[in-house]
Amino acid sequence: MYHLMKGLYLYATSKEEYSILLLGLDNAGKTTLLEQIKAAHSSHAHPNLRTVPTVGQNVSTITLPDLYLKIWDVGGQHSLRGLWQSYYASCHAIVFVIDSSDVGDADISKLADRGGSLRDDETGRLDECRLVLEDVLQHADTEGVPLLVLANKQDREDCVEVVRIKEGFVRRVFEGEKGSSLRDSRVLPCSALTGTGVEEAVEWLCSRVKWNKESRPPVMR
Ligand SMILES: Nc1nc2c(ncn2[C@@H]2O[C@H](COP(=O)(O)OP(=O)(O)OP(=O)(O)O)[C@@H](O)[C@H]2O)c(=O)[nH]1
Ligand SMILES: [Mg+2]
Repeated sequence: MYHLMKGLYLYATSKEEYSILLLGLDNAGKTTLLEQIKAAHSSHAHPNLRTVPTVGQNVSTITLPDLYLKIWDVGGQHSLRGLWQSYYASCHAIVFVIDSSDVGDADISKLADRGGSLRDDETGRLDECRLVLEDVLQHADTEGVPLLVLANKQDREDCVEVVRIKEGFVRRVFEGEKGSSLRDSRVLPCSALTGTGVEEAVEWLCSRVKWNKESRPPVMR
């Protein structure tokens, strides 16, 4: 009887858990974003916005009414990007965070003749960002995984608007041969620093991981 009751209790109280992977170049704002999400979903209302470059990973689980989101924030520095692929097979969605103030005018068609991915005063880290996103999309373990591109740092005066990141960058990467696999995707503006747009991002992620759960089933907790 005890075991039956315990089983019923666990069944009634368990929830689906989905893993979200935060990716993007170093300094894009991934850890700041994680802090904002954590603060919005816990009783400690103040996010810790004094981040340091991530070496390794930060992980937090947030509790929503109908599911848990386990959010993995990994270091974006060049030397750490090789570790990302070990998270791909078990994630349910990827958030690719972009520093909207460091991608020039976000038009990758202008990069065509430059060759190489050197930083340039006009284009910022746009080419580096493109190569890194293409690499993520091309990996077999990310196939079909919903992708949210966040145009972060929208609070900065020198940022490019989300529509330009969408048209000049994301759409072109998706149309290119290295980005053309089928997946659910969205581009949203946000400021991880002020928290603007963060809740919309979480809502989109929740709806998409549930939508995709036949392909990537959740873990029951
Ligand atoms: N103005 C502004 N600054 C931001 C925003 N998000 C992050 N930053 C700043 O950008 C810097 C880097 O933020 P992090 O969150 O540490 O960046 P990261 O992507 O985790 O970097 P790595 O851990 O090295 O991969 C910090 O100084 C943040 O305060 C934003 O939305 N607006
Ligand atoms: Mg970080």
